[in-house]
Amino acid sequence: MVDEGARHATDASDDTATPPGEVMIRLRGVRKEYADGTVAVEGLDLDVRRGELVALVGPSGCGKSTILRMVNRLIEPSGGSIEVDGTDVIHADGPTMRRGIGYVIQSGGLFPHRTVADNVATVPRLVGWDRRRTRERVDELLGLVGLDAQRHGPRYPHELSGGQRQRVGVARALAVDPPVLLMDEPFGAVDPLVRDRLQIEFRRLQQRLGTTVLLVTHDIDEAVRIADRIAVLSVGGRLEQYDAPANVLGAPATEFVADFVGADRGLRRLAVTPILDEDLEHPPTVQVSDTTDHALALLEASHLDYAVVLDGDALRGWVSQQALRRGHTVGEVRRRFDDTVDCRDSLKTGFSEIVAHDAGWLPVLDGERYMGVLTPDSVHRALRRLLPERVDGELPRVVNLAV
Ligand SMILES: Nc1ncnc2c1ncn2[C@@H]1O[C@H](COP(=O)(O)OP(=O)(O)OP(=O)(O)O)[C@@H](O)[C@H]1O
Repeated sequence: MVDEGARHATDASDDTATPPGEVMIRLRGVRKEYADGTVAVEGLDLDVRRGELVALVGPSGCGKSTILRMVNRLIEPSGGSIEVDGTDVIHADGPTMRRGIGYVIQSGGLFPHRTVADNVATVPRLVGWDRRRTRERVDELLGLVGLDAQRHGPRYPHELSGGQRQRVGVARALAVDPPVLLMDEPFGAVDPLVRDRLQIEFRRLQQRLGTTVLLVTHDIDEAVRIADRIAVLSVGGRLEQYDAPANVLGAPATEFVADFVGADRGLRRLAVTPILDEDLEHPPTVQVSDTTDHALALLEASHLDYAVVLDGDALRGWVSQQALRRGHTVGEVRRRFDDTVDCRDSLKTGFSEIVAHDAGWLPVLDGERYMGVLTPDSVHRALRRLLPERVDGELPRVVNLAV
């Protein structure tokens, strides 16, 4: 049997295993030894495809920032090769190359004595855009990141909230539409609620613009939420696993990865597990115009106490056996659900709704159309779907990888 973990971990160096898609950032045998002899990165191979968002995660000091900064040569590699969009970064002119690669750091890294508009205009001016084109672009970018050019443009960074500064940092990095964006803990300095929203907004923007993003984060949940692939690194920039979030959580390639993603990785996986038709349960359904006698007969035949009430295929509520004894038509005695779940939501969202409403079940809708109900049991089933094969009822094994 192919060792899944080994395949993922060697993904970048084994051409036959590299998933399809044009490579935008290619690292081969990259090494960084600092002047004091610290080897921060030793022989790293990594590919990032065009339009992909890749998160570098790992414990403090494992070389994440060093790797990121070597890509735009804020740090000079000691060995190996780095290509961005087919250009050899190591031999390119540093300042020119950096203008084509956006860079966002924690808390935005804005110039404090320049207005928001001037901050965003930095690179367009550097590359010689005229005033009008620059202004139009600044207005457009501020709008893109959810700020108002009239209101926020003339302010100074200290007159903004942390989340707003972060947005300006993203706008500034996107100013000349760079094909590649490097982000070092970009959402680290904002509070958790704002962070969640910024992450989702940023992910949408990145997908819309098709920007290739390499992002460093301490926060495994952030990586799981927004990355296409996660590179888990251990000390020395060693690539322990490089794979989609669901696989990193569901099938850690090494014990190091299993430890790093945490004992609660099962819960984390909820966030990246979609709700599928096959996960849903299908209690009896009755139409809102049915008689209560008809509905009671149905429930008695199915030995269940509740039925879902529909009008055609649109959800109209639910009825209990007890309630059905009190009316003539289902419509008179039905009750509404406290909430519904959208079939495009993650299992985490669905499960949170169940917990928040202290409900044993919630209906799942595709637009208006009723699809079935989600229960704690169905959440459990869906999670098991992602687990690697079990051997004789044992817990899934963690593959030990000696690289
Ligand atoms: N200028 C430097 N001189 C010497 N050693 C350095 C220098 N910069 C970083 N290092 C060392 O290189 C290693 C990797 O550092 P790096 O900042 O890349 O890690 P990181 O994974 O980004 O850490 P963190 O998550 O804490 O930011 C660490 O051991 C660090 O102490």
